[in-house]
Amino acid sequence: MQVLDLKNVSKTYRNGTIAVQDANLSIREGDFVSFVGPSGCGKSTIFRMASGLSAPSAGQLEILGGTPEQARKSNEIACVFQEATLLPWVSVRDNIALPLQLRKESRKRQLEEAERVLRLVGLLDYAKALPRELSGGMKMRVSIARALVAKPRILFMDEPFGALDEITRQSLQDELLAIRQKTERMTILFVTHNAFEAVYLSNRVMVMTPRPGKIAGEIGIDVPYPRGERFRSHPDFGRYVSQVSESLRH
Ligand SMILES: Nc1ncnc2c1ncn2[C@@H]1O[C@H](COP(=O)(O)OP(=O)(O)OP(=O)(O)O)[C@@H](O)[C@H]1O
Repeated sequence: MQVLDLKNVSKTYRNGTIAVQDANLSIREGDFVSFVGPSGCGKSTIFRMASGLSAPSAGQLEILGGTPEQARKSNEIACVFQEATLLPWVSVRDNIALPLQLRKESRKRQLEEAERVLRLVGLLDYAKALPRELSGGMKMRVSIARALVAKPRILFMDEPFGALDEITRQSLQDELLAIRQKTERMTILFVTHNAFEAVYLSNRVMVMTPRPGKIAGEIGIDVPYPRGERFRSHPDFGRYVSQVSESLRH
């Protein structure tokens, strides 16, 4: 089943900047798709349009058979950004329960669901902690848990691990893949500058051209999940990374 479809989608900002031009893209349920490209090529703009935060200037964009606004209202999509954006005065558990609180779910359900996702990201012991008591990697896990709490069908992740050190980053990549294994058929769209990260995580890597961004090519990572250290050190991994880096240069 197709979950996201872009046909000749373009975005020109009010100041005249053409951020995206004629993007065509079709994403199937369960895909893990990474977008890589030079800074300013319009990766975030594509995400903002697909998640209903900004309207395309031209073209057609369909998500889960409807508009991004509909998908957003029915909590079928969720976003994670580079900044964890947690409420500083609220416990980890209540930060995570926030989307359910806004939907006026019962307190019982809020707590049950928060506990479910806290377990998923391995932070059950920190349920009552405040964000300032957490490391950068833990804050990002909370942010991921908050995105997962309403069981979205599509998860948008815009450079979520960009601000983390390499070791934390790799362990969060493994955790994300483990979560994906447990979260049936969730589709993940992921922006990164890092070819290693894109290859490790995705089954499809979209390479974008410099601004105005177009999708220049797609590289399929034909390696089954679950993936782990064996894949990171396998010659195929290096070959895929070179292929992605090479297409970024053209
Ligand atoms: N609200 C806006 N108004 C005007 N121009 C904008 C706006 N948002 C983004 N742009 C411009 O559109 C282009 C694409 O921006 P976008 O943030 O989508 O790129 P990106 O590929 O995500 O960049 P980066 O990798 O640096 O995060 C850039 O030139 C940027 O300056």
